[in-house]
Amino acid sequence: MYDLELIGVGKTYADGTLAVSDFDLRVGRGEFVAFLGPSGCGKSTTLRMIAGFETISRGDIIIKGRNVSDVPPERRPTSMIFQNYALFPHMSVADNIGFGLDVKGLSSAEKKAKVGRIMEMLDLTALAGKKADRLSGGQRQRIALARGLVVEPHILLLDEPLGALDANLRRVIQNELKLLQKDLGITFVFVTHAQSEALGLSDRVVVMNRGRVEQIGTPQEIYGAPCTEFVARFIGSNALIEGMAGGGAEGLRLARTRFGEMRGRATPGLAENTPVLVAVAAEAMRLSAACEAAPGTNRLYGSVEDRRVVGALCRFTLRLDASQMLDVVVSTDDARAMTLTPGDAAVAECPPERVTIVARG
Ligand SMILES: Nc1ncnc2c1ncn2[C@@H]1O[C@H](COP(=O)(O)OP(=O)(O)OP(=O)(O)O)[C@@H](O)[C@H]1O
Repeated sequence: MYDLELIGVGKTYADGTLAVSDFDLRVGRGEFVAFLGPSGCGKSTTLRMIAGFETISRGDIIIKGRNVSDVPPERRPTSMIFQNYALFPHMSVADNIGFGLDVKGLSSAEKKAKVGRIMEMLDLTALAGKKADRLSGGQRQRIALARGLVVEPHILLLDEPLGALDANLRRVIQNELKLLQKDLGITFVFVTHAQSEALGLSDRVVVMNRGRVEQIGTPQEIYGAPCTEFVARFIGSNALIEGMAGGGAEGLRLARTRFGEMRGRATPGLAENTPVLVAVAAEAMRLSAACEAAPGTNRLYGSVEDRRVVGALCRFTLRLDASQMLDVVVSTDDARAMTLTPGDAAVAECPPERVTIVARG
């Protein structure tokens, strides 16, 4: 049985805004799923519909086999954590955490025990009596998390919970979140517009665009094998080259580009002679000096424009022509053995299994 099923879910707001259409998703127990997409694509609306804070206009939401489409939020086995944490500033940490238990009719001893346990788990015990408005962003984030978890939800829904934190703290809390989720085995559904967060944290990513699902896949699939132009552009770490679809079997297809032929995996059903984008992952290419051009499939010639070391990686930028640049990332160790410097002629070779051809538009 799935933990969460969304079947043809759609939302049209009272003012006629079509926020979500035909959303289909099945989430297994203990999965960590991220909704990723630009602002306004319907991520929060979908999350709120799962929580029950928003009515659904079409379709069904099923949690553990039970249709909850018409069940109010407090009777769903879900907890939601909001981007601004929604803490009560003048309440103590312990009272903030216990707030969700008040509606559950527990005795004060039971409530105290549950709050104590969760504070210990999230390293908040020392802050129990402090007022929420006297705390750092990271501490408030942890309290919001504790408040969501204390009610022992079946599914935890997180709406950009790390949005308000600085980059360092974000990384720390991302790690904590991942460990906690593994530990508890709770299903997490997470909304973000940050690619790195979605790809780094989740088991599966749902990429959304204008209220629709563009692609659902593991981070590797989304990153390495985008299915649509939108996903290829949104993920952003691929070099994108325009071309026309050529022949080939369904698996590996050719694309004709102004830099030569490229062979790669194509989305099924791609018609010949239609405009395509060829996406190549920046770290998948092999870079070498090009004494003389020996054109061939999946060989991109250019001149080195820039070479920069970023931590353990070295990023080369090649200029293929006046309007096309190509980023190639190699390990700093490999780069050390390369004599390539700006102005040198170079060739980037792309293994076909790391090249993706998607239809344009
Ligand atoms: N209460 C509302 N009434 C009318 N339209 C709304 C309402 N709430 C959201 N919308 C619209 O629905 C669409 C989806 O909004 P939603 O907040 O779900 O997007 P999002 O992907 O979560 O964006 P963000 O990342 O900015 O939070 C947007 O066009 C938004 O303007």
